[in-house]
Amino acid sequence: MSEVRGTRAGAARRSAPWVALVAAVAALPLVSGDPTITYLATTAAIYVLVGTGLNIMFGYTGQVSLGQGALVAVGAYATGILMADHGWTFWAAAPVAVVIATGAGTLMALPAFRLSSWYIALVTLGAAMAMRSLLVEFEGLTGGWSGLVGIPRPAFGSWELGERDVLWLALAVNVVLFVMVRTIVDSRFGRGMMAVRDAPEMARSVGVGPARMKLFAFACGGATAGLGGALLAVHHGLVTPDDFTLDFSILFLLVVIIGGAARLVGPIIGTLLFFALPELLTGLAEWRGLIYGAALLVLMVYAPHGIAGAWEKLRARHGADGTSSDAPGTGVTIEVRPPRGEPLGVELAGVRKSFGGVHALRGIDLTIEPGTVHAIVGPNGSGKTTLLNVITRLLQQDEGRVLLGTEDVSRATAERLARRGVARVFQTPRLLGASSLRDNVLLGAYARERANGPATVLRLPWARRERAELEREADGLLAGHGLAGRADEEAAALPHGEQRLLEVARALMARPRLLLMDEPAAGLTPRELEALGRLIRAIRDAGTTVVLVEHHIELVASVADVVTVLDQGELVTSGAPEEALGDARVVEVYLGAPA
Ligand SMILES: Nc1ncnc2c1ncn2[C@@H]1O[C@H](COP(=O)(O)OP(=O)(O)OP(=O)(O)O)[C@@H](O)[C@H]1O
Repeated sequence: MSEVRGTRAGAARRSAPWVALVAAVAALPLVSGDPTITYLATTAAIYVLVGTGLNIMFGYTGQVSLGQGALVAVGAYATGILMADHGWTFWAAAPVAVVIATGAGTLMALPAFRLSSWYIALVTLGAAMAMRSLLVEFEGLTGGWSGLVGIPRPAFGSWELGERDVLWLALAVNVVLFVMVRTIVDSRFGRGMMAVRDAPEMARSVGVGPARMKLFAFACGGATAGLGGALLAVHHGLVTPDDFTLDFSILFLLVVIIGGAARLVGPIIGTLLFFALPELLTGLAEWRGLIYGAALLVLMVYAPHGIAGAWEKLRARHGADGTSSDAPGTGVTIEVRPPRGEPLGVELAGVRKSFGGVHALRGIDLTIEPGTVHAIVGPNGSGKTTLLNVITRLLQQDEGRVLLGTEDVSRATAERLARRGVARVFQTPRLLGASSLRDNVLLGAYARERANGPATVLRLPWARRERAELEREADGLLAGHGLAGRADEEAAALPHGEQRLLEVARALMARPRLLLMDEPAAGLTPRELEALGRLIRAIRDAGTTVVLVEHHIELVASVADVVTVLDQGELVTSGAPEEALGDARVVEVYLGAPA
């Protein structure tokens, strides 16, 4: 992600290899008289296009699809039928093919809302397997086994594009798509997709709707496959069921995995390899399957993020200068910005939640006053995290009501609460591990960032200004957490304590009116603890209600205005810290009943 940020000069420098690559491929028909080269280059460009769409689905959003080839078939046949049978121009047929393939892609997404990633792989595999039979079955429309022939080339009036023009067209489409995808993955939408992929609950807690994101990803995959199919139809001039075998569908997933999933360059590298290798291996044709299999195995073991990932790692290793910033977290001097509105209080009435026979919450009545630090303590398994999950709507209670301010949110979604100004710090850090620290913090602003899809893709000035302002704010938060100058580092490489601080920074980026923190002190050093205490007080003083689940009683005693004690899903007591923590029942809960 950090690959796509920086100054204009930096952007030009980073774009240079791409411009050179496109120019080199575009020049192929001019320097080589061999039409096969042009033909192969066009096919490769179409594969990159389809692979890029799949990269959005699989690489960035984590939705495995083995049905991409089937969607290419939809695009190719729709174009072929409209052009060859109905005399449409390519320019009219291709958009219709894209719409149909997008619809088909979106239909394939429907099971994705309920099923895990690997079941979706099976559903899409089924689609890929069924496609050839469908093409044969609907002979009247598709031409059966013989397919559709005589699909004309795209034309402008009487000027019909030649083979090399189709290559240039495919390249131009790739360039536009590449820039669009680069912009999207570097926006709130890209961060939202990766949140759905890496930590779905965290995604919901920052306001990302997983269903919408998956739908968007599948629609992108469908649209690019449809466009790829349209180009393939006019490139080949005919389409037959044999063009769309199961192998063809699986090829795209391999292209993305081998090139490097969630890397913009991944589909390009993957396609080049799939085209270069067969040429290099012509003398070893009978061993080709074995060589592919072995190469894939070696790659998955030694370079699970594909060639692009391995290259990034190599560069990072050589680029590391061994310098480190200040001691982590010790310099928490954050100027906490005011929340997005008045602090929010919470009211729970008769809240019950069971998991099978385990009664995690047994009828909790509790009021959390706005603008206070309200600590919730209790032994392991007493229901604290379940209570936070019910308040933040990650869990639906079996009985009872939840009020946020004056609004009944008993049936609301977590995403809706995020938009209302609720933020969450999880018990174990849930981060975008492969993304930069800055992107992780920026994700916290998801629900308050105004840039919509068109404004993002078109890079409208107001959206760019908003983005620059948010980046400054994110860098300020990182600096306040002792992570200054490390904004471009990868989150997964941080030690545990710093990952927790990064989560706090992400939550603060939401400018929350209600902040729920689940054991933020776990694993922190004494100096970090002291800094955390100061931070929690500062957050409250800035006007945010804080709900703090914590085992560290000293921290609780030093920051809480009210302490609620839970035991076995029941509320033991609630009151000022000295009263609540000194209560004989609480001492009993923590130390066991007196003999
Ligand atoms: N998803 C779940 N499925 C089944 N049981 C669960 C689930 N979540 C929580 N529980 C059970 O509910 C009870 C309360 O768990 P919860 O995590 O809320 O406690 P806690 O007070 O936060 O504990 P800890 O301090 O260890 O984090 C425990 O017995 C736990 O095993």
